[in-house]
Amino acid sequence: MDYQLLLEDIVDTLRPELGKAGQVASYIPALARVPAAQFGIALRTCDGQEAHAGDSTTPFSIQSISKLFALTLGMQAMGEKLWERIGREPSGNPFNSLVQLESEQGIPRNPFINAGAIAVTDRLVSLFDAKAHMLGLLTSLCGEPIAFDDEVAASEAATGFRNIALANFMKSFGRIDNDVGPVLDAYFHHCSIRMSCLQLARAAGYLCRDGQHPYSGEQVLTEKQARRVNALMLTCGTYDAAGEFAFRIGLPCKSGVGGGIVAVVPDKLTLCVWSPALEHSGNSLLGMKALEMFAGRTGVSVF
Ligand SMILES: NC(=O)CC[C@H](N)C(=O)O
Repeated sequence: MDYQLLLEDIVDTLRPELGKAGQVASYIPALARVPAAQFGIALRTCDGQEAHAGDSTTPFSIQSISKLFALTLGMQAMGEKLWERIGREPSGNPFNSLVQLESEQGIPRNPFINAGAIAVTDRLVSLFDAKAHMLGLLTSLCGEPIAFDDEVAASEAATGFRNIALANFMKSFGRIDNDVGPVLDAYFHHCSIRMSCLQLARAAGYLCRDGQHPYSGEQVLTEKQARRVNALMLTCGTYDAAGEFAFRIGLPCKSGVGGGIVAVVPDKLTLCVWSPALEHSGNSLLGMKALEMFAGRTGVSVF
């Protein structure tokens, strides 16, 4: 399979649709001003072959894709104990919903909705400098320095009323150990990280390699843990559109409201697409189309 030709073809096919449908996230100015007519795609195979096309080296706000790496840090540090306060079921609700937390005593459904990622971040904050560890992990995984976007982090904090509510609500059930301030500060900074499609395709490489670091080969996660992350991505990685993703694409995916989506083809490759305009659940509209085309043309699926 000539992946480079395939990715270029996907870019050419989708280019006429750029900027025509969907809405760029508008809850903070730094995201609202991102031009919608951008599209990038990149992949890295298990054995280190790379291909990329379109705006694949343009950094964007990874937003909820950071939840993948926060979970990885949590699994590395805590193993099974992490699951004492976080579930593993799809929520079927928007990523920032409060409704289930009340009836489920402050235990979030999964680590990929906001409440779940805030709960994971609380565990990280108890153990180490969660912001520094996140940058350290990402810098190691993609082999180049990764940084926060301080403007985005400040705007997330200034407008993050729901996330502040989620953290306080969980705290009221005794499910958050630390003061909510430092936990939210780390969560907002994690959301603000900027990376390109190519960097994310590299960084998520351990997920198609049974947990092995994409360059050094060290175990980032055990094989079993990596399989579990992929399972969670498939069932919970795209919020209330997880069913639609499984139906149309058939791969574990994690999306963010910056318009990025990371997808894993176990034992083959990791893929990242980015286009800022979103559908109603907060997933990239053209990113979904591109992944559907990729899966259709290559025949890859976990089913
Ligand atoms: N789905 C997302 O990407 C949400 C991230 C966003 N910063 C939030 O916390 O609401």
